[in-house]
Amino acid sequence: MTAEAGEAHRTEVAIVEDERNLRELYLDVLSARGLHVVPLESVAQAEAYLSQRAPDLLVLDVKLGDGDGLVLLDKLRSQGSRTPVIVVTAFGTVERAVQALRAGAADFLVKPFSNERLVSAVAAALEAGRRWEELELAAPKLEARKAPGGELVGTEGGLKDVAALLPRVAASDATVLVRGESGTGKELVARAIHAASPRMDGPFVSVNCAALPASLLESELFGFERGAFTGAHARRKGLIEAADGGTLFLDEIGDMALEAQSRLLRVLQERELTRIGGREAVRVDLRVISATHRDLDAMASGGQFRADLLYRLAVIPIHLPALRERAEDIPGLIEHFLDKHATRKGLRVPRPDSEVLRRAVAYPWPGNVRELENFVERAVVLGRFDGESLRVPTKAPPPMAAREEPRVSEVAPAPEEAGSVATLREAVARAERAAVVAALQAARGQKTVAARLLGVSYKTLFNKIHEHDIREELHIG
Ligand SMILES: Nc1ncnc2c1ncn2[C@@H]1O[C@H](COP(=O)(O)OP(=O)(O)OP(=O)(O)O)[C@@H](O)[C@H]1O
Repeated sequence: MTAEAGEAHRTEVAIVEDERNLRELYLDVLSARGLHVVPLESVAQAEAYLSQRAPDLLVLDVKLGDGDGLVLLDKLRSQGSRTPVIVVTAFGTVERAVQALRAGAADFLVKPFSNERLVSAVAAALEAGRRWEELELAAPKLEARKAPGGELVGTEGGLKDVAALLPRVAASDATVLVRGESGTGKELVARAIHAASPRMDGPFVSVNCAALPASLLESELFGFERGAFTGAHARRKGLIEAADGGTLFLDEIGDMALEAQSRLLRVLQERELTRIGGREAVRVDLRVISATHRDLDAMASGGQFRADLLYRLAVIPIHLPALRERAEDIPGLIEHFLDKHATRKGLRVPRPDSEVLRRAVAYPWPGNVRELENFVERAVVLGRFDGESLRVPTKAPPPMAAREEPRVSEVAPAPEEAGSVATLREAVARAERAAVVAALQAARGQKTVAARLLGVSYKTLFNKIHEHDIREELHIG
């Protein structure tokens, strides 16, 4: 094999660092790990090099003699480069690091850092980059996420047809019926339609028809006049009037009682309503979007839902496929939720673990996107810091009656601790304790929240706190 052929198979890491000592140190450390390292000392050099080559990884200092590393990163991303980038910042500029992550950096290192940190960050970024490519699961481009529908992920994948409809639907004032299993994003789509519609500056009023008993739902929706029923001490406008000028979103419309259905039909037909106990007609100007996971056609045939109302509600029907029917969207969704929840909690945005990705794509997600989001949120909270990279727990999403050794790997001891584990029982106890402490800290001591994060009941959490003798001061992060 020629020297050149050998080079071609080596992983190439470019380092942009203007301080010579550091550049040489990184070069030595990474070369010793078998990487082909290209040292660069300025933005100009980096640009010249990047115009010719696409390295497997770029380690980029922020403050360079002839410019700003983040500007270079921005430029790379806007040119569509997917090269993973680790940003290096000086101590005290963590805000810039956050900026870097938002600009698309895979990771960041705050100076000074140890050689081990450098190596583990480089290894993790390379691994993540490779896996994404290997699995052909590259996350959708940032712009795609910002496409019509704002936060809607999958508009270039499984929601392509829906996304193509959205602009036209939004521009019209027609009623829309969004169908799909629970958690498929029906409310998000409704909000997207509203946000892109001429009514965008008006209110978006969301009502869950399944959440209230029939009589209460009716008075909430239509309002009431003073004395309409016991307790109606004063006239109150309903939510339909509150949506005047905007959009009324009726979630779980299949759960609406027949009487309320008749009242709603009048709103759709005549654009007016009468408050409960009142006689005066109140005019309203609103668009109605409704959603259901039920088979309304069957309900209409069976007499549980008014056929004439269904006909009016479903002028534009939109069907949202279940997540298992659009597994190609899963990596993008995971990235999106990692971003959302890590940023919200002030954590570094982790890259998804390749094992999690593989399992996530294979898993059927009966609770759809909501279940996936809950999984990612928990992963963010329970993920461990390994050097500076947050590992997503390798818990397979919960299919899986048959998993036998689940939670050890979920919060497995960090490698440096592993050698000291004596028995499996001890390892499990240690991992369990760590998970409980992490959840309590993340929940700022609120046990109900911590229990939810851990996926256990309040009582189980309470027992675990005692069993592991977790002291009160640990509850507060
Ligand atoms: N395509 C998507 N991109 C980004 N986030 C999504 C997407 N679909 C759903 N979500 C998120 O998943 C969660 C559940 O979505 P949503 O509440 O819209 O579902 P739903 O179908 O209305 O559920 P339900 O029928 O139970 O009311 C929300 O947090 C939503 O933001």
